[in-house]
Amino acid sequence: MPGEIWTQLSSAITGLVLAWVMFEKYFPYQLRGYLRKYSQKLMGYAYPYIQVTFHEFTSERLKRSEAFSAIQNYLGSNSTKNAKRLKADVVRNNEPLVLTMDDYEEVTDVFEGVKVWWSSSKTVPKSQSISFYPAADERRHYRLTFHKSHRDVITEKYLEHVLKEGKAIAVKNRQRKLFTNNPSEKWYGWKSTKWSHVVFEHPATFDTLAMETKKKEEIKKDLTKFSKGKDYYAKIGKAWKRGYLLYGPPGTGKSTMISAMANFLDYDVYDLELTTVKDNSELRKLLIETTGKSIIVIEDIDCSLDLTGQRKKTEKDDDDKSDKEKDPVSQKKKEAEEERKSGSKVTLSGLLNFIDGLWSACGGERIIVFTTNYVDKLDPALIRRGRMDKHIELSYCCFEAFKVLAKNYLELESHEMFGKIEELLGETKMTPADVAENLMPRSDEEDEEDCLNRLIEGLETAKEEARKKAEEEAVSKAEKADKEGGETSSQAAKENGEISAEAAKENAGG
Ligand SMILES: Nc1ncnc2c1ncn2[C@@H]1O[C@H](COP(=O)(O)OP(=O)(O)OP(=O)(O)O)[C@@H](O)[C@H]1O
Ligand SMILES: [Mg+2]
Repeated sequence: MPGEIWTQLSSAITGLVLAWVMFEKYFPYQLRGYLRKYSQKLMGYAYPYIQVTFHEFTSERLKRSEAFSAIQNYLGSNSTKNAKRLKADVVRNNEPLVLTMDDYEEVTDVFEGVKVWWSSSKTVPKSQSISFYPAADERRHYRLTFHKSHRDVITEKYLEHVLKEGKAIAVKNRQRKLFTNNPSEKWYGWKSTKWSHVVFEHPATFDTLAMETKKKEEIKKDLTKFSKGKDYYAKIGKAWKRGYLLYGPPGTGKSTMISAMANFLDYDVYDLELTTVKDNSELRKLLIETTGKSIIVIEDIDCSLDLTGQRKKTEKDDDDKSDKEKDPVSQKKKEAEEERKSGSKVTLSGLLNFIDGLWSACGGERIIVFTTNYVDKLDPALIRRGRMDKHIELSYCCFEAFKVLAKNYLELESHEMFGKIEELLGETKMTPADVAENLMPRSDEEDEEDCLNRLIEGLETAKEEARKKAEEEAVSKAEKADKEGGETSSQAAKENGEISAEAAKENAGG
């Protein structure tokens, strides 16, 4: 409200209160109803302002309102010049200081010559019980006041301008985050405490990732297509999400690739630790809290979920498949009952539901990445196309991948020793992590040749070890075959003996 009319307003309010007391005391009951009705109408004519309120949380209390966040950004940048009382938000994890308009503060804004007033406020719900975390129950809101003669300009143009500007500021100030899920004992209130975050600052990019160029380009193309595919996904009626399965031995760059993906797309990362999620409903709650433009990662999926158990169940079920085909409903019930009895944590079906689109309702642009060392261990249902759209194998270091590492670690494009290394890499398996470890200078005295020599030594040792191992395996295989062969022949001899004894008996009898 404009400041200069405050004094007049307060005396008017005092007058009104006095009039109200007289009215309640002396006016006949029947007449009061009429008077109230008409006085409200009159107020409507007399009070020429319109107010719009924007609440922090949506009515389902689950999601933070996007409009509120955009307005907060917009007012944050405007009010630092304008408002007298500002609030500095908690600074942690190297985040820059964020100044926003303080609660119960008021600022003005002018748009196309029209003046509007913004105020911020909060309400604490009246609760019977005493909350341990009162701050978590507060509900904040912004209120916009403008003259009713400017209704069209404000509703049609100004609000759009505020939201657009607010979102642009968010993009500009965005510090990407790495979220990890908290165990549910630490969830309280209905504000977001399910995920903790730190600033995501992993330096990995596709340029630093050791991998064949062709494969890298293909992945980059796939990611770009996805991130620009909003209309496409809407057209084909699919949730805007994409699943990647990264598999390969330890140290081949699966986690590194996830960071490279996040840096490439400018997405946040949600590192979902499934072992701390109690059940499917907790999983759902966690998922609802994730925001768009994010990569949801479940590392080592084979260890996080008892998929082998699930598979056993499937195999067992296959035996009485006819029953299953007859009555799929009771089968489902049986499965649910088994899950319940086993006090199960997140189940395969819960996870599948989650991937398939329970969460598609809460907006799009999410990538889900699973990593595993043992792709064969996974349930085929989990990794079928449509769920995991793209399967990427990360494997042992090839020469092309080595060249990337040599450039990153030693700033070498080529060297006479590269030929030998290429030959050795063709003959033996070494993970990019091991190659990188050998290439990293261990002291200031070491030059690139020392590092390359160390790598060659390492490769030769690995080759020798692999040769020995193969030899040992061949010997033990031969021994096993011999043993089995011996057993078979002695078994055959025994059987033959029995037969000939019987024949002799028969002959003797005959
Ligand atoms: N392809 C690669 N390109 C560049 N660096 C790599 C690559 N693979 C591994 N590294 C290096 O090795 C380290 C370990 O790699 P990373 O953690 O990505 O392996 P991982 O495949 O996720 O292994 P795990 O299966 O054990 O989780 C990284 O810090 C990185 O420096
Ligand atoms: Mg990893």
